[in-house]
Amino acid sequence: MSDTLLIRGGTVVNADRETRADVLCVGGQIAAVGLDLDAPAGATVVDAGGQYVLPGGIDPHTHMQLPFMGTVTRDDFYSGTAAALAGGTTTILDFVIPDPKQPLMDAYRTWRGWAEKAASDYSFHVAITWWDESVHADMGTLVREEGVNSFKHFMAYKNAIMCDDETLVRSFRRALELGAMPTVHAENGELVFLLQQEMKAQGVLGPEGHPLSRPPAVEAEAAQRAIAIADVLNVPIYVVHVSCAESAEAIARARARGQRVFGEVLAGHLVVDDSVYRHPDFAFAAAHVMSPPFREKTHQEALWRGLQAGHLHTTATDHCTFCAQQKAAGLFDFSKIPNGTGGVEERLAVLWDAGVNTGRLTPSEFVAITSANAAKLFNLYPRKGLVAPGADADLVVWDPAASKTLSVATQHSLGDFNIFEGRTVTGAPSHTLSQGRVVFAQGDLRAERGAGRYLKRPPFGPQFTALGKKAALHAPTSVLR
Ligand SMILES: NC(=O)NCCC(=O)O
Ligand SMILES: [Zn+2]
Repeated sequence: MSDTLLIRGGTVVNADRETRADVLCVGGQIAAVGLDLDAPAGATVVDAGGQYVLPGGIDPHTHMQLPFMGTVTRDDFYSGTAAALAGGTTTILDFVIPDPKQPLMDAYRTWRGWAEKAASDYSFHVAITWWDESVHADMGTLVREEGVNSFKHFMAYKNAIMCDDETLVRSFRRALELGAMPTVHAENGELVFLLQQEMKAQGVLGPEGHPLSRPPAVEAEAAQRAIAIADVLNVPIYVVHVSCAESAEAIARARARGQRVFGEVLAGHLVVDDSVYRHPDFAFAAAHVMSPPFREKTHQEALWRGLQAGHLHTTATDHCTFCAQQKAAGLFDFSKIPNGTGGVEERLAVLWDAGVNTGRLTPSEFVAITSANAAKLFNLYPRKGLVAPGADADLVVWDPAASKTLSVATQHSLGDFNIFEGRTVTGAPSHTLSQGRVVFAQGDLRAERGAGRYLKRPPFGPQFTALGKKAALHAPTSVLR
């Protein structure tokens, strides 16, 4: 089979502009972008007339095959990445999450093994769940030898994977030294734990207790604390799944002061609200249990505004699927419901429909927040997140007129629920290309088990150069540097 493919007649959209152009792909990479390109002999031709050609989506926050809260997610690295490809996402950044006291390198090797079946390209953030000298050393090995350039810190999940402040400080400092981005799941785990006990003592045992034990102030406190620590240490910081106005404002304030803080928003938090937790059917309400929880509707507009204004940068899903039977572990105690929801397949369509079709986003802004910004922040750019010669031929031919109704009945994910159930969206991929190969065409998913590659991401992305200069200028003012 020829490794040459021409996408003809579309409008190429990058984060900076839209332009009418054909795209020639050879050997898994983009060879040319221009008007009226000739199709080489034997090339496959994809007709993109009336459609957009976008960089493949990058979901910077997924959990495939995650062992969590006593069970393991339904989607593994094959089914999860296949679902991603069906929705136009061609790269995922997943998480290695060591058990406390587990050597980082052990966990990393385990996750690398699990991910060998991935159908799309992938990379890993590594979570810092405990601290000693071996963690310090392994962070160095991961960055220098394994291409890991981001470390995750869970400020929630007390008595499990929660980081205390000492670990945050030590790990942020080490990340700075290594040129790696610290990221945080910002929820105050002590407060969550206390509020969970209080809810249960008051007899609130059902899923409605989940958002009550994790109010916006609990998220905002942690976001502000992490941002303040990062400021003192002069390290950039990326806040995952910003779900409420208070956290978005904390990021905006820090950015207005000149701090390099970056924020991620989940597709679910933009369109699903907290009324789901008050549904009388336990299975329905529990299927929405994820952290931070879905919020009152007013927060959604704050998140959209953050994306528009540029103080929130990426969109993700936190794809983490548990089925009804697994969720039933918390039938009599909401704090035992495994946290997680899906969405890797629906993210692009939901964002296009609720973002571009409503005028909240331009197509170029859509590209920025669905691929280009994540590629830049995690140092995959311009290999990913850009339609240009030399980039990987990970592309989506996006039909802005295609309409479909999102449903568990038609999804490719192995989860048994769809948080976007019944939502009719306009705008969907007609074709997805991964490494120059058509992996999804007009509803036909051709994902190949094991075809995905592990992506090494070099340290010292551009934000580190800027911070280095700033530190050199201001060094004497801080005793901590
Ligand atoms: N988000 C969630 O509810 N589950 C996955 C683990 C995490 O990211 O907190
Ligand atoms: Zn997560």
